[in-house]
Amino acid sequence: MLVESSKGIVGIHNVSKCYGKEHVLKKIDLDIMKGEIFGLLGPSGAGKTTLVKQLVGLDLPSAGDIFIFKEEIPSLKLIERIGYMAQSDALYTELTAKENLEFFAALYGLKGSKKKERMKEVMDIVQLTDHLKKLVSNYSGGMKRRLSLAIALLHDPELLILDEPTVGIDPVLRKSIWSAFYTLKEKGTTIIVTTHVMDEAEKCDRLGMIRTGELIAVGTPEQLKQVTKSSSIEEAFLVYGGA
Ligand SMILES: Nc1ncnc2c1ncn2[C@@H]1O[C@H](COP(=O)(O)OP(=O)(O)OP(=O)(O)O)[C@@H](O)[C@H]1O
Repeated sequence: MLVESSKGIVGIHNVSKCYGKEHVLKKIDLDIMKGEIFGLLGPSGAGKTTLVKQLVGLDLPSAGDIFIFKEEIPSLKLIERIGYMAQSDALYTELTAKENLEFFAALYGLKGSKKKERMKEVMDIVQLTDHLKKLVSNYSGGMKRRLSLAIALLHDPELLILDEPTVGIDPVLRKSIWSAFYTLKEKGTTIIVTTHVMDEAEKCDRLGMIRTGELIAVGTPEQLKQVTKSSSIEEAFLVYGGA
């Protein structure tokens, strides 16, 4: 099904999710624009993962609908246009990193020199080029996160959806990964990133604050601080949360 939407490339309309009696998402309305880095910020259990899983069609809303590139989700048509990094790594641990990349490259139809080029580019971004031939079972937790990120970037998707991409990654590499995000943004890639880390939230163009399934505020980090007269995003979050 197609709809016209001039506002954003991701349209989340009145989305709710219930597990039994638990309301995990409550009437979420949100538009995300092309080329922005949009952060979903909230404490553990707030509903961030549930929402991003719905964006990629891994979970379905109990009510409401989601459109991406004017296509209603879930849609297999979008598989090549979206890169997704889940919170738990989806890697073949009995294979090497290179073999994992080869597998996902085949899935996305990447071949020949283009495939080689992309594999090198993404492994450079996550600084794993020297560990291509290592079995993933011998990777550390942080290395697995980095490989998962490389895989999400592999087919150069227009929209990247990253669930806590830098958890377990040291500050130096985290900084370089964020600079890669800015480079991608400059060439028009849209990035949705979940986080509960405040300094990371500051790096986003806009933030959506989620608490117990409710989208309690949306705006640029500056706007959210100004409106609440806060000196930090953490403080702004507490104000919006009613503290
Ligand atoms: N399959 C499921 N069945 C029942 N409850 C679920 C299921 N998946 C998620 N939940 C519940 O939904 C709520 C939101 O979980 P979710 O994983 O979306 O939070 P989160 O904000 O991503 O947290 P975290 O930062 O810890 O990953 C939690 O209370 C969780 O227990």
